Amino acid sequence: MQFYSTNNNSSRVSTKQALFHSMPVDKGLYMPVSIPYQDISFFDKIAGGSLADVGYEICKALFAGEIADADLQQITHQAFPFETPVVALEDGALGVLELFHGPSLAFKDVGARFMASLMSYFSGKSDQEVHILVATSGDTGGAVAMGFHNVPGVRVSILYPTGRVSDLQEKQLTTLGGNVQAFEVKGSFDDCQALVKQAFLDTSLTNRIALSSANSINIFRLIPQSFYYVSAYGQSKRVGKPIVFSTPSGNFGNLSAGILASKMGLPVHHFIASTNLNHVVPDYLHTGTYAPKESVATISNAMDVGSPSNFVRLTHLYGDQFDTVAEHVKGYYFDDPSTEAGMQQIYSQYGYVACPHTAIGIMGAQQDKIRSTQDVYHIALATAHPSKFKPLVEQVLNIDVDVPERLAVLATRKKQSYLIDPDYGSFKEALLATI
Ligand SMILES: N[C@@H](CCOP(=O)(O)O)C(=O)O
Repeated sequence: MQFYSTNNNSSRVSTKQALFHSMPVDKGLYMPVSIPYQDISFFDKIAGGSLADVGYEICKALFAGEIADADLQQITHQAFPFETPVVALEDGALGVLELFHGPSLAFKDVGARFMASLMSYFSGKSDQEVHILVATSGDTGGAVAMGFHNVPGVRVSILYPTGRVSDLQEKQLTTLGGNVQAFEVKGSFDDCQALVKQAFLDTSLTNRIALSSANSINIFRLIPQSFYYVSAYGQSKRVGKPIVFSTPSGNFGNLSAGILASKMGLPVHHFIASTNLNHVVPDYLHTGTYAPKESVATISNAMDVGSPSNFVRLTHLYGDQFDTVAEHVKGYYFDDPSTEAGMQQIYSQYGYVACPHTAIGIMGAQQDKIRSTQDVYHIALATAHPSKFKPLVEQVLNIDVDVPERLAVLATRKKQSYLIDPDYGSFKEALLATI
């Protein structure tokens, strides 16, 4: 594969460069020069396979002649020892695609583990240590920490906004130790993301350390996320209706991954961008004007992003044609009281316990269903396990929520983090002091 920068259509880098350098120096984002189109028989043939098998078949189409089939088989099967099942809420009308069965209990495991696996494949051929920088509003950090923990030749630094992630999310970020360290930033997720982006453009730093990103600014976080859309198509074929995906969205990597799958040929009727009060993209879809804002804190904290990194990819995927984007992507947003009411309605109607992010995805699907004139199958993406937000979910639904063992063991561990101001000088000094 080759990649261009969204700021320079004629630039070209290889898979390895895009993976390790993550972000072009011109401040754009990498995009595939071409997305190999597959006809429907391809998707029908791989339907029903495991996530690892689906990923392997797509990788063969993407990386043919570049990475040997046997290596792709190893990369995908090492990355995905779990599944992403579609669970029916309303038979033939509404389902949830559960993406939280991986180690960190969030959809980010898919991208983070694929990246770790692919980086190990390439760095097996080099001696240089890679330093992964990642900004998180809650879920990415945990998945990256677990995905790269104790991976030889890799060091991980996580930046998160103090007081704006759940207790168990914070434990995932701050208790692993070893090659994983956390910086607690006195600011918002957008501040964390800005610090990471500035680090990539700081040559006095990048000349000393081989920096790489595991946020969705890295195109190799998005490519594997397209696999579960394909898997969901396979699992839902029996319904026999066009599919609409409702994607809870913050940085818009997850939605961009779905659109990438549709550009590969996956039949998707349309997408829904479901957000919380950080609704700059739904606003854009309604007005045509994109106006990033300061993020506001909500109970669906992982989606508290005011300036989504992947907006530019979203528009590039549709050739910068607003009418095409607006036709294929609908936007809905919900404030906290509506989210809590939605969690209650989903529990009482379907007996389904949804985290606030997943609830927003389901509510987006329900809103769209009301407006839809076509008989379609709505699939909402369930992005995180409800236990990651145990106190909130228990209080809103008045139930006990069990915490899976892999998360429960973290609860008694001691948090270790570096508290820093949200300015680049403080971050750089703190980062260099740890090396
Ligand atoms: N929602 C994210 C924010 C970072 O987004 P990413 O997709 O760029 O990693 C989180 O939970 O950290």
